[in-house]
Amino acid sequence: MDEKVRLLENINFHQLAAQHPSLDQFFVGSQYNFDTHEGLIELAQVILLEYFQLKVQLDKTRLCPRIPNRLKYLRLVGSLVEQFKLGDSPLILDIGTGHTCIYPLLGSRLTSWRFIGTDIDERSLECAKKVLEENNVSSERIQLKLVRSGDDPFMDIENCDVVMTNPPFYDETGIKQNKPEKPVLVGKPTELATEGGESQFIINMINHSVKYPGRNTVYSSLVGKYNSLEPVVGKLKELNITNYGLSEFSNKTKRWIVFWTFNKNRPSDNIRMIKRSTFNPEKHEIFIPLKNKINLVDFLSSIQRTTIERENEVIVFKTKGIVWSRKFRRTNGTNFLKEKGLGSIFRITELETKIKIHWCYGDDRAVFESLLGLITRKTQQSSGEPL
Ligand SMILES: C[S@@+](CC[C@H](N)C(=O)[O-])C[C@H]1O[C@@H](n2cnc3c(N)ncnc32)[C@H](O)[C@@H]1O
Repeated sequence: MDEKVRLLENINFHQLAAQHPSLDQFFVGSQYNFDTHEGLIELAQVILLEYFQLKVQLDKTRLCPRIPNRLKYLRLVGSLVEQFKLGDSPLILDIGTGHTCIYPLLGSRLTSWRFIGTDIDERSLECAKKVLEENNVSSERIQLKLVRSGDDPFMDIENCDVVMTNPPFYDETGIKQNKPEKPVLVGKPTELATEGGESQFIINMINHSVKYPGRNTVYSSLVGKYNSLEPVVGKLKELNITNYGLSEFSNKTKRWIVFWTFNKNRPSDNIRMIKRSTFNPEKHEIFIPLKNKINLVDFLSSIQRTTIERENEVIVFKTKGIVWSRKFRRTNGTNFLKEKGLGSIFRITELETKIKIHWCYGDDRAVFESLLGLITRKTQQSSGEPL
């Protein structure tokens, strides 16, 4: 997927037009003109054909998908599938799949994932069905489903691994006040606007998702406005959902993706933090400066009722609670089984001047913070001193 993203970021429009003369009319001087809806539609169709061997006739009255952006979201879904360990053929639910079911369509060309695309617009789903038939995509790979606005989108979909959506952008007032954008955003009102805008759409998803805390599903949504992050992240915090992340990508305009889950895997921070934002979640990866050289393996092995394994350079440390605490010793371990199942898992790497600790599994941050404190204190002691 990375390679396709790179290809689309570096399109030579003159070369593309030489192979697809239908693009010629949209050049202004030597530059491709992205400011008309028709120009964007033609370009999207050509990109789908040239880079994905997909024949798609886009409806000129509907929203035109920007293929490079759609691909970047799919790439993030790929990282989520990998980091949350969701297997080789995960089931992806695309809410509001639109008239070409663009995410499932591209996904079916590039991955082995299965998709369910839902929409409230019957005509869009009919169009999407035709697109799938014309491109020989089997209904085993992509199912389409008509839903009603306001329904719980997750009710009947228990085994869904990742949820993705590009929600309608505006609220009821926003669409009316829509300043002339370049290009003018063309689409059916229900594609462009929703009650309360995109932030309310995502908040509704969050509210529905908390009904299923036992599922491993990773929920995600595209966010079109930075201002939407505040209410969305506010809702996640209000509901105590700590396993969330933000991702950012830009072409001409910036877009964000928010994701959250009740899955206990804790992905690395490089897919869950954006630059300089107060909306970022708390870190899963912390570096501790190495003041004194310590034998980390010996030290961690000496902690009773924990296990360590080596994976090349990485030490995998597992514990079912803060078993090294005074409180634990005093109470003789009565709170030992506080963390059920696998407990907490950390991947610890000794680097030249620091130790990297990645909390990669668990639901009790207190264990992570206590372990950080324990290792920090150990590295600050001169060798031989007791803890
Ligand atoms: C911004 S468009 C996205 C279309 C397509 N996924 C894309 O990225 O180009 C939003 C889509 O969500 C659909 N939609 C709006 N409310 C919905 C809801 N409650 N459930 C499912 N789909 C909805 C609209 O009909 C529209 O197709």
